[in-house]
Amino acid sequence: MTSTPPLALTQGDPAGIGPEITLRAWIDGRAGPPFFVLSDPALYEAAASRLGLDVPVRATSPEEAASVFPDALPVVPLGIPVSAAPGRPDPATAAATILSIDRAVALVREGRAAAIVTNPIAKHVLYEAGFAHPGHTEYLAALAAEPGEPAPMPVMMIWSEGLAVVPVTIHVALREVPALLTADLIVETARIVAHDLATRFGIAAPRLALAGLNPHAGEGGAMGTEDRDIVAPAIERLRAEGIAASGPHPADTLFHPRARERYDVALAMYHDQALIPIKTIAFDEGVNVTLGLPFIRTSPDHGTAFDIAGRGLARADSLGAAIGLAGRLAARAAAR
Ligand SMILES: NC(=O)C1=CN([C@@H]2O[C@H](COP(=O)(O)OP(=O)(O)OC[C@H]3O[C@@H](n4cnc5c(N)ncnc54)[C@H](O)[C@@H]3O)[C@@H](O)[C@H]2O)C=CC1
Ligand SMILES: NCC(=O)COP(=O)(O)O
Repeated sequence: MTSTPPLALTQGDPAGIGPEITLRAWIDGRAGPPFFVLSDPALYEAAASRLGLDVPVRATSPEEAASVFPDALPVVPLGIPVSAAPGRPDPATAAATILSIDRAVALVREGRAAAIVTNPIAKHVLYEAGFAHPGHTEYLAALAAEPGEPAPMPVMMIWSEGLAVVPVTIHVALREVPALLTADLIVETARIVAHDLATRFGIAAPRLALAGLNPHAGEGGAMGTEDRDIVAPAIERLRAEGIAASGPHPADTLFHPRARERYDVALAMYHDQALIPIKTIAFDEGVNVTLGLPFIRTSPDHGTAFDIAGRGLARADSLGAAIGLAGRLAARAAAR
Protein backbone atom coordinates (compact mmCIF):
# COMPACT_ATOMS: atom_id res chain seq x y z
CA MET A 1 0.00 0.00 0.00
CA THR A 2 1.41 3.43 -0.94
CA SER A 3 0.91 6.39 1.39
CA THR A 4 -0.65 9.64 0.17
CA PRO A 5 2.02 12.17 -0.80
CA PRO A 6 2.19 15.52 1.03
CA LEU A 7 0.24 18.61 0.03
CA ALA A 8 1.98 21.29 -2.06
CA LEU A 9 1.55 24.84 -0.75
CA THR A 10 2.30 27.69 -3.09
CA GLN A 11 4.20 30.76 -1.95
CA GLY A 12 1.60 33.42 -2.79
CA ASP A 13 2.61 37.08 -2.72
CA PRO A 14 5.73 37.17 -0.51
CA ALA A 15 4.87 40.69 0.74
CA GLY A 16 1.47 39.53 1.97
CA ILE A 17 0.56 37.38 4.95
CA GLY A 18 1.32 34.11 3.11
CA PRO A 19 4.75 33.50 4.69
CA GLU A 20 3.57 34.06 8.26
CA ILE A 21 0.33 32.08 7.97
CA THR A 22 2.33 29.23 6.43
CA LEU A 23 4.64 29.25 9.47
CA ARG A 24 1.66 29.35 11.82
CA ALA A 25 -0.12 26.60 9.89
CA TRP A 26 2.96 24.42 10.38
CA ILE A 27 2.99 25.18 14.13
CA ASP A 28 -0.75 24.45 14.44
CA GLY A 29 -0.92 21.59 11.97
CA ARG A 30 1.71 19.03 12.78
CA ALA A 31 -1.02 16.52 13.63
CA GLY A 32 -2.68 17.13 10.28
CA PRO A 33 -1.69 16.25 6.73
CA PRO A 34 1.98 16.94 5.96
CA PHE A 35 2.78 19.69 3.48
CA PHE A 36 5.68 21.48 1.84
CA VAL A 37 5.85 24.97 0.40
CA LEU A 38 7.37 25.81 -2.98
CA SER A 39 9.48 28.91 -2.48
CA ASP A 40 12.82 30.11 -1.08
CA PRO A 41 13.70 28.83 2.43
CA ALA A 42 15.22 32.24 3.24
CA LEU A 43 11.79 33.90 2.95
CA TYR A 44 10.44 31.75 5.80
CA GLU A 45 13.59 32.05 7.93
CA ALA A 46 13.31 35.83 7.67
CA ALA A 47 9.58 35.80 8.50
CA ALA A 48 10.08 33.46 11.47
CA SER A 49 12.89 35.62 12.81
CA ARG A 50 10.88 38.85 12.34
CA LEU A 51 7.88 37.43 14.19
CA GLY A 52 9.85 35.53 16.83
CA LEU A 53 8.37 32.20 15.76
CA ASP A 54 10.34 29.09 16.63
CA VAL A 55 10.02 27.32 13.28
CA PRO A 56 12.99 25.44 11.85
CA VAL A 57 12.98 25.66 8.05
CA ARG A 58 14.51 22.96 5.88
CA ALA A 59 15.15 22.83 2.15
CA THR A 60 14.01 19.47 0.88
CA SER A 61 12.45 17.51 -1.98
CA PRO A 62 8.75 16.59 -2.33
CA GLU A 63 9.71 12.97 -1.61
CA GLU A 64 11.52 13.82 1.66
CA ALA A 65 8.99 16.43 2.82
CA ALA A 66 6.74 14.11 4.82
CA SER A 67 9.64 12.86 6.93
CA VAL A 68 10.95 16.42 7.43
CA PHE A 69 7.52 17.78 8.36
CA PRO A 70 7.37 16.74 12.06
CA ASP A 71 10.62 18.60 12.78
CA ALA A 72 10.76 21.53 10.36
CA LEU A 73 8.80 23.43 7.73
CA PRO A 74 9.75 21.68 4.49
CA VAL A 75 10.51 24.12 1.66
CA VAL A 76 11.08 22.81 -1.85
CA PRO A 77 13.29 25.52 -3.39
CA LEU A 78 12.24 27.19 -6.61
CA GLY A 79 15.83 28.10 -7.40
CA ILE A 80 15.00 31.82 -7.37
CA PRO A 81 15.88 34.01 -4.38
CA VAL A 82 12.71 35.55 -2.93
CA SER A 83 12.69 38.41 -0.45
CA ALA A 84 10.00 40.94 0.33
CA ALA A 85 9.17 43.81 2.63
CA PRO A 86 5.88 42.92 4.33
CA GLY A 87 3.06 45.12 3.08
CA ARG A 88 5.06 46.44 0.15
CA PRO A 89 4.28 44.29 -2.89
CA ASP A 90 6.73 44.32 -5.76
CA PRO A 91 5.99 43.04 -9.28
CA ALA A 92 9.62 41.84 -9.37
CA THR A 93 8.52 38.91 -7.18
CA ALA A 94 5.78 37.88 -9.62
CA ALA A 95 7.98 35.39 -11.48
CA ALA A 96 8.57 33.36 -8.31
CA THR A 97 4.91 33.62 -7.30
CA ILE A 98 3.81 32.22 -10.67
CA LEU A 99 6.58 29.60 -10.81
CA SER A 100 5.43 28.29 -7.44
CA ILE A 101 1.94 27.70 -8.86
CA ASP A 102 3.37 26.10 -12.02
CA ARG A 103 5.56 23.71 -9.98
CA ALA A 104 2.69 22.78 -7.68
CA VAL A 105 0.54 21.82 -10.65
CA ALA A 106 3.36 19.82 -12.20
CA LEU A 107 3.97 17.95 -8.94
CA VAL A 108 0.33 17.11 -8.35
CA ARG A 109 -0.02 15.89 -11.93
CA GLU A 110 3.07 13.71 -11.49
CA GLY A 111 1.57 12.21 -8.31
CA ARG A 112 4.33 13.76 -6.16
CA ALA A 113 1.86 15.96 -4.27
CA ALA A 114 -1.63 14.95 -3.18
CA ALA A 115 -3.27 18.34 -3.71
CA ILE A 116 -2.48 22.03 -4.10
CA VAL A 117 -3.14 24.64 -1.42
CA THR A 118 -2.51 28.15 -2.72
CA ASN A 119 -1.45 31.11 -0.63
CA PRO A 120 -3.02 34.44 -1.60
CA ILE A 121 -1.81 36.40 -4.60
CA ALA A 122 -2.53 40.05 -5.28
CA LYS A 123 -3.96 40.01 -8.75
CA HIS A 124 -2.97 43.58 -9.58
CA VAL A 125 0.69 42.90 -8.71
CA LEU A 126 0.78 39.96 -11.12
CA TYR A 127 -1.08 41.94 -13.79
CA GLU A 128 1.62 44.63 -13.57
CA ALA A 129 4.15 41.91 -14.35
CA GLY A 130 2.14 40.75 -17.39
CA PHE A 131 0.10 37.90 -15.87
CA ALA A 132 -2.87 37.44 -18.18
CA HIS A 133 -5.26 35.38 -16.04
CA PRO A 134 -7.88 36.90 -13.70
CA GLY A 135 -6.84 34.74 -10.72
CA HIS A 136 -5.71 31.30 -9.58
CA THR A 137 -9.02 29.73 -10.55
CA GLU A 138 -8.68 30.54 -14.23
CA TYR A 139 -4.88 30.03 -14.32
CA LEU A 140 -5.12 26.57 -12.77
CA ALA A 141 -7.69 25.60 -15.40
CA ALA A 142 -5.31 26.79 -18.14
CA LEU A 143 -2.51 24.70 -16.60
CA ALA A 144 -4.84 21.70 -16.40
CA ALA A 145 -5.50 21.65 -20.14
CA GLU A 146 -4.31 18.52 -21.92
CA PRO A 147 -2.16 19.17 -25.00
CA GLY A 148 -4.40 20.18 -27.91
CA GLU A 149 -7.49 20.26 -25.71
CA PRO A 150 -9.38 23.27 -24.36
CA ALA A 151 -8.95 24.14 -20.68
CA PRO A 152 -11.56 22.60 -18.38
CA MET A 153 -14.17 25.00 -17.05
CA PRO A 154 -13.19 25.94 -13.48
CA VAL A 155 -15.84 26.63 -10.85
CA MET A 156 -15.09 28.61 -7.69
CA MET A 157 -16.71 27.30 -4.53
CA ILE A 158 -16.17 28.86 -1.12
CA TRP A 159 -16.92 26.17 1.41
CA SER A 160 -17.44 26.05 5.16
CA GLU A 161 -19.23 23.58 7.44
CA GLY A 162 -22.35 25.77 7.53
CA LEU A 163 -22.46 27.29 4.05
CA ALA A 164 -21.04 26.66 0.59
CA VAL A 165 -21.42 29.19 -2.22
CA VAL A 166 -20.54 29.28 -5.91
CA PRO A 167 -20.36 32.47 -7.99
CA VAL A 168 -21.51 31.60 -11.52
CA THR A 169 -19.61 34.56 -12.95
CA ILE A 170 -16.30 35.07 -11.16
CA HIS A 171 -13.67 37.76 -11.66
CA VAL A 172 -15.58 40.17 -13.89
CA ALA A 173 -16.83 43.72 -13.57
CA LEU A 174 -20.38 43.94 -12.27
CA ARG A 175 -21.55 45.75 -15.40
CA GLU A 176 -20.50 42.73 -17.51
CA VAL A 177 -22.49 40.19 -15.49
CA PRO A 178 -25.91 40.40 -17.25
CA ALA A 179 -24.34 39.89 -20.67
CA LEU A 180 -22.22 36.95 -19.47
CA LEU A 181 -25.06 35.20 -17.71
CA THR A 182 -26.50 32.55 -20.02
CA ALA A 183 -28.57 29.46 -19.34
CA ASP A 184 -25.70 27.37 -20.74
CA LEU A 185 -23.21 28.91 -18.29
CA ILE A 186 -25.55 28.30 -15.35
CA VAL A 187 -26.29 24.71 -16.42
CA GLU A 188 -22.63 23.87 -17.02
CA THR A 189 -21.59 25.41 -13.68
CA ALA A 190 -24.32 23.53 -11.81
CA ARG A 191 -23.42 20.23 -13.47
CA ILE A 192 -19.80 20.60 -12.32
CA VAL A 193 -20.94 21.52 -8.80
CA ALA A 194 -23.31 18.54 -8.61
CA HIS A 195 -20.67 16.18 -10.02
CA ASP A 196 -17.83 17.33 -7.74
CA LEU A 197 -19.97 17.47 -4.59
CA ALA A 198 -20.95 13.87 -5.27
CA THR A 199 -17.52 12.54 -6.25
CA ARG A 200 -15.17 14.69 -4.16
CA PHE A 201 -17.34 15.57 -1.13
CA GLY A 202 -19.42 12.40 -0.92
CA ILE A 203 -22.81 14.20 -1.08
CA ALA A 204 -24.70 11.72 -3.25
CA ALA A 205 -27.58 13.97 -4.36
CA PRO A 206 -26.55 17.54 -3.56
CA ARG A 207 -29.27 20.19 -3.25
CA LEU A 208 -28.44 23.29 -5.27
CA ALA A 209 -30.22 26.59 -4.56
CA LEU A 210 -29.87 29.19 -7.30
CA ALA A 211 -30.12 32.86 -6.45
CA GLY A 212 -31.78 35.29 -8.78
CA LEU A 213 -29.77 38.09 -10.33
CA ASN A 214 -32.21 40.89 -9.61
CA PRO A 215 -34.02 42.16 -6.50
CA HIS A 216 -36.86 39.77 -5.58
CA ALA A 217 -35.56 37.44 -8.34
CA GLY A 218 -36.93 39.89 -10.87
CA GLU A 219 -40.47 40.28 -9.42
CA GLY A 220 -41.99 38.49 -12.41
CA GLY A 221 -39.97 40.53 -14.90
CA ALA A 222 -40.78 43.95 -13.44
CA MET A 223 -37.29 44.29 -11.91
CA GLY A 224 -35.27 42.64 -14.64
CA THR A 225 -35.97 39.80 -17.04
CA GLU A 226 -32.86 37.64 -16.53
CA ASP A 227 -34.37 35.54 -13.75
CA ARG A 228 -37.48 34.71 -15.78
CA ASP A 229 -35.72 34.29 -19.13
CA ILE A 230 -32.32 32.82 -18.19
CA VAL A 231 -32.09 31.50 -14.61
CA ALA A 232 -35.52 29.80 -14.44
CA PRO A 233 -35.10 27.93 -17.76
CA ALA A 234 -31.63 26.79 -16.65
CA ILE A 235 -33.15 25.37 -13.46
CA GLU A 236 -35.77 23.51 -15.52
CA ARG A 237 -32.99 21.96 -17.62
CA LEU A 238 -31.08 20.91 -14.50
CA ARG A 239 -34.17 19.31 -12.97
CA ALA A 240 -34.82 17.45 -16.22
CA GLU A 241 -31.31 15.98 -15.83
CA GLY A 242 -32.13 14.84 -12.29
CA ILE A 243 -30.14 17.53 -10.48
CA ALA A 244 -31.90 18.83 -7.36
CA ALA A 245 -31.92 22.52 -8.29
CA SER A 246 -34.27 25.10 -6.81
CA GLY A 247 -34.91 28.78 -7.50
CA PRO A 248 -34.45 31.39 -8.69
CA HIS A 249 -34.54 32.50 -5.05
CA PRO A 250 -34.44 36.15 -4.01
CA ALA A 251 -30.80 36.47 -2.90
CA ASP A 252 -31.58 38.62 0.13
CA THR A 253 -33.38 35.77 1.91
CA LEU A 254 -31.18 32.87 0.79
CA PHE A 255 -28.52 33.00 3.48
CA HIS A 256 -30.27 33.22 6.86
CA PRO A 257 -29.94 30.12 9.07
CA ARG A 258 -33.29 28.45 8.24
CA ALA A 259 -32.80 29.02 4.51
CA ARG A 260 -29.34 27.45 4.68
CA GLU A 261 -30.86 24.22 6.01
CA ARG A 262 -32.64 23.73 2.68
CA TYR A 263 -29.60 23.37 0.41
CA ASP A 264 -26.03 22.05 0.26
CA VAL A 265 -24.68 24.83 -1.94
CA ALA A 266 -25.98 28.18 -3.12
CA LEU A 267 -25.20 29.29 -6.67
CA ALA A 268 -24.99 33.06 -6.89
CA MET A 269 -24.94 34.99 -10.12
CA TYR A 270 -21.92 37.17 -9.39
CA HIS A 271 -18.84 37.28 -7.15
CA ASP A 272 -20.00 39.47 -4.28
CA GLN A 273 -23.47 37.92 -4.14
CA ALA A 274 -21.70 34.68 -3.19
CA LEU A 275 -18.72 35.91 -1.21
CA ILE A 276 -20.32 38.54 1.02
CA PRO A 277 -22.52 36.03 2.88
CA ILE A 278 -19.81 33.43 3.40
CA LYS A 279 -17.12 35.93 4.41
CA THR A 280 -19.61 37.44 6.86
CA ILE A 281 -20.59 34.10 8.35
CA ALA A 282 -17.31 32.15 8.12
CA PHE A 283 -14.37 34.46 7.31
CA ASP A 284 -11.93 32.50 9.47
CA GLU A 285 -13.12 29.04 8.41
CA GLY A 286 -13.97 29.55 4.73
CA VAL A 287 -12.04 27.59 2.12
CA ASN A 288 -11.86 28.39 -1.56
CA VAL A 289 -12.06 25.14 -3.58
CA THR A 290 -11.76 25.00 -7.35
CA LEU A 291 -14.18 22.48 -8.84
CA GLY A 292 -13.95 21.09 -12.36
CA LEU A 293 -10.19 20.47 -12.30
CA PRO A 294 -8.49 17.09 -12.65
CA PHE A 295 -6.71 17.73 -9.32
CA ILE A 296 -7.62 19.11 -5.90
CA ARG A 297 -6.99 22.79 -5.16
CA THR A 298 -7.96 24.64 -2.01
CA SER A 299 -7.02 28.05 -0.64
CA PRO A 300 -7.84 30.31 2.28
CA ASP A 301 -10.84 32.51 1.49
CA HIS A 302 -8.99 35.76 2.23
CA GLY A 303 -6.43 37.76 0.30
CA THR A 304 -2.93 39.07 0.87
CA ALA A 305 -3.90 41.43 3.72
CA PHE A 306 -1.01 43.83 3.01
CA ASP A 307 -2.37 46.13 5.73
CA ILE A 308 -1.35 43.70 8.48
CA ALA A 309 1.48 41.73 6.82
CA GLY A 310 4.56 41.20 8.99
CA ARG A 311 2.88 42.46 12.16
CA GLY A 312 1.96 39.14 13.71
CA LEU A 313 -1.79 39.84 13.45
CA ALA A 314 -2.69 37.44 10.65
CA ARG A 315 -4.77 34.42 11.59
CA ALA A 316 -3.90 31.09 9.98
CA ASP A 317 -7.34 29.53 10.59
CA SER A 318 -8.53 29.74 6.98
CA LEU A 319 -5.24 28.36 5.65
CA GLY A 320 -5.46 25.61 8.27
CA ALA A 321 -9.01 24.84 7.12
CA ALA A 322 -7.80 24.78 3.49
CA ILE A 323 -5.01 22.34 4.40
CA GLY A 324 -7.42 20.15 6.39
CA LEU A 325 -10.00 20.06 3.59
CA ALA A 326 -7.35 19.34 0.93
CA GLY A 327 -6.10 16.47 3.08
CA ARG A 328 -9.60 15.01 3.48
CA LEU A 329 -10.43 15.37 -0.22
CA ALA A 330 -7.12 13.79 -1.19
CA ALA A 331 -7.66 10.88 1.21
CA ARG A 332 -11.17 10.35 -0.19
CA ALA A 333 -9.84 10.45 -3.77
CA ALA A 334 -7.08 7.97 -2.91
CA ALA A 335 -9.62 5.60 -1.36
CA ARG A 336 -11.90 5.60 -4.43
N1 LIG B 1 -7.05 33.41 -3.20
C1 LIG B 1 -6.42 34.56 -3.42
O1 LIG B 1 -5.32 34.56 -3.93
C2 LIG B 1 -7.10 35.84 -3.06
C3 LIG B 1 -6.42 37.02 -3.30
N2 LIG B 1 -6.99 38.22 -3.01
C4 LIG B 1 -6.17 39.41 -3.27
O2 LIG B 1 -5.82 40.00 -2.05
C5 LIG B 1 -5.62 41.39 -2.24
C6 LIG B 1 -6.20 42.15 -1.10
O3 LIG B 1 -7.60 41.94 -1.09
P1 LIG B 1 -8.61 42.52 -0.01
O4 LIG B 1 -9.90 42.71 -0.68
O5 LIG B 1 -7.99 43.64 0.73
O6 LIG B 1 -8.90 41.30 0.98
P2 LIG B 1 -8.03 40.66 2.15
O7 LIG B 1 -8.70 39.38 2.46
O8 LIG B 1 -6.60 40.62 1.79
O9 LIG B 1 -8.19 41.66 3.37
C7 LIG B 1 -9.46 42.13 3.82
C8 LIG B 1 -9.38 42.49 5.32
O10 LIG B 1 -9.33 41.28 6.07
C9 LIG B 1 -8.15 41.23 6.86
N3 LIG B 1 -7.62 39.87 6.81
C10 LIG B 1 -7.49 39.13 5.68
N4 LIG B 1 -6.97 37.94 5.98
C11 LIG B 1 -6.75 37.92 7.30
C12 LIG B 1 -6.20 36.96 8.20
N5 LIG B 1 -5.79 35.75 7.79
N6 LIG B 1 -6.12 37.29 9.52
C13 LIG B 1 -6.54 38.49 9.94
N7 LIG B 1 -7.08 39.44 9.14
C14 LIG B 1 -7.17 39.16 7.84
C15 LIG B 1 -7.18 42.24 6.25
O11 LIG B 1 -6.27 42.72 7.19
C16 LIG B 1 -8.14 43.28 5.68
O12 LIG B 1 -8.46 44.22 6.69
C17 LIG B 1 -6.23 41.75 -3.60
O13 LIG B 1 -5.22 42.17 -4.45
C18 LIG B 1 -6.87 40.45 -4.09
O14 LIG B 1 -6.58 40.22 -5.45
C19 LIG B 1 -8.24 38.31 -2.45
C20 LIG B 1 -8.95 37.17 -2.19
C21 LIG B 1 -8.43 35.85 -2.46
N1 LIG C 1 -12.35 36.62 -3.99
C1 LIG C 1 -11.85 35.32 -4.21
C2 LIG C 1 -10.66 35.37 -5.03
O1 LIG C 1 -10.31 36.38 -5.57
C3 LIG C 1 -9.91 34.13 -5.18
O2 LIG C 1 -9.50 34.01 -6.47
P1 LIG C 1 -8.49 32.89 -6.96
O3 LIG C 1 -7.15 33.54 -6.98
O4 LIG C 1 -8.60 31.74 -6.04
O5 LIG C 1 -8.99 32.60 -8.33
